Amino acid sequence: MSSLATAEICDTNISPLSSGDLRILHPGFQKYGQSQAFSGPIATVKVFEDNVLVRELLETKGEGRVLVIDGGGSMRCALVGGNLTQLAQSMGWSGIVVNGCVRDVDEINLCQVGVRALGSHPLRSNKRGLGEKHVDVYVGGSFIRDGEWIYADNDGVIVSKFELSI
Ligand SMILES: O=C([O-])CC(=O)C(=O)O
Repeated sequence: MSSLATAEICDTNISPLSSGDLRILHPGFQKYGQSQAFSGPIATVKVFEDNVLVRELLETKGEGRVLVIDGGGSMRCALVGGNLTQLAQSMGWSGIVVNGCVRDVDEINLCQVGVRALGSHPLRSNKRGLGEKHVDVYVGGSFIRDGEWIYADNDGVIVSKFELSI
């Protein structure tokens, strides 16, 4: 799916950038998956080294949404792998942004879903089911709210309070 270019968004939205209605995530996310650019309404989930809630959300209809996972930046295991990315694709999610790690990178890279994460880690996460869905999260130096919009491309990742149009 084509998406508004993040540089264009920045050039044409100076005042929402200063008001905080638009937030640019800090650079440093690695890019995985076939989709270089993706956007959509956000679903949030906050977990720590446990991906049961991530799976629960990805088992629901994505309808073009992007799952933003605040994994607390943990570099000790992966919250998303090839199976969950396949699931996301088949359920119609457009992207997954992880404040944490992924694994099965070669499998993820075959999927159409756009994936951003801090890095890769071979260890799977715990399966206790701890965490919270649809809560405010803090990812890439910005607060992100369930239902806000996200725009990601090769230049960066932007979160907007409202859907943006050209
Ligand atoms: O199931 C997990 O914990 C993550 C994973 O490896 C996958 O999505 O394939």
